[in-house]
Amino acid sequence: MTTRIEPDGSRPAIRFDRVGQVFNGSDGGSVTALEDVSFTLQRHEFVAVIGPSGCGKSTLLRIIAGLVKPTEGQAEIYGLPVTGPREEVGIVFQQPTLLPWLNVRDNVTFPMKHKHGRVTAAEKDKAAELLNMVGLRDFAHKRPAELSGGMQQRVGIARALLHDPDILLMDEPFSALDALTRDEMSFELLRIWTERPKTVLFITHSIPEALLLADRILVMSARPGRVREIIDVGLARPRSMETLSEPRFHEIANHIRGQVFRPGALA
Ligand SMILES: Nc1ncnc2c1ncn2[C@@H]1O[C@H](COP(=O)(O)OP(=O)(O)OP(=O)(O)O)[C@@H](O)[C@H]1O
Repeated sequence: MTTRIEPDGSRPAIRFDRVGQVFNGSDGGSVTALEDVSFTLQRHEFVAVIGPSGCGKSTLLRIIAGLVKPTEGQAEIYGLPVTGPREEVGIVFQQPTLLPWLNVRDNVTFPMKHKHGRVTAAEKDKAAELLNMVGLRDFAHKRPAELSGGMQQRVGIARALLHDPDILLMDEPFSALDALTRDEMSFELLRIWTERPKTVLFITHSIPEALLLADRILVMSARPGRVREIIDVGLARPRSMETLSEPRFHEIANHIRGQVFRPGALA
């Protein structure tokens, strides 16, 4: 983990500069997952990435997380090349992967324990505050198995926020949840993002979810993933259930659907 950079607002929070990624498979073949991907996220911008299965969305996120080194081009955070996991980044995956033997609060503080060998009183207080914020105040001493899927994902979000990252990477964080919980979690995330602004890169397969949450939507082509279009959502904030019935919401949703579902359109 590298030293934390103080964002100065003059550089983009995230920049992909002609990023390409070729994976060598175990069968001796190779897969071009990403090709010539360039785009930037300004500080505290919320960008959703949408595209067909296998187009390299998770790879993009893993590159900016410092978990995968691109084979072409470069990823940057505040103008510095990403060479490994960074302090200012928090990650939420599709599955919260909680440790079943630890209670909820200890799961939230676990990364600190893992990193420093101990958890400070201030970190425990912060964990309690975050659990309160995600609606789990009364569940701090429960085990993960006693929580619903949505509640477990809230624990994952609290855990990602513990070190107060300026950048939040979210890889289909709500896709394992039922539709109602998913909507609820989207509004919850918007509330958190409004309370504690962050730069968010959010990967999803859901067009309505992308529209409800994002400032801009990056639409990717089928593999090899390229930037097909970047859409300015332009829907007023704060967003609510009413947003879902705005004409512009349907207009953009239909536009993206037309691209994603037209046979061969994303190739
Ligand atoms: N570590 C790896 N080794 C080899 N191939 C990989 C590796 N990671 C990803 N790939 C391949 O790269 C391509 C892009 O995968 P990725 O998971 O980024 O796509 P995705 O758009 O997130 O897919 P989905 O929407 O289905 O989650 C796929 O063909 C995948 O098989």
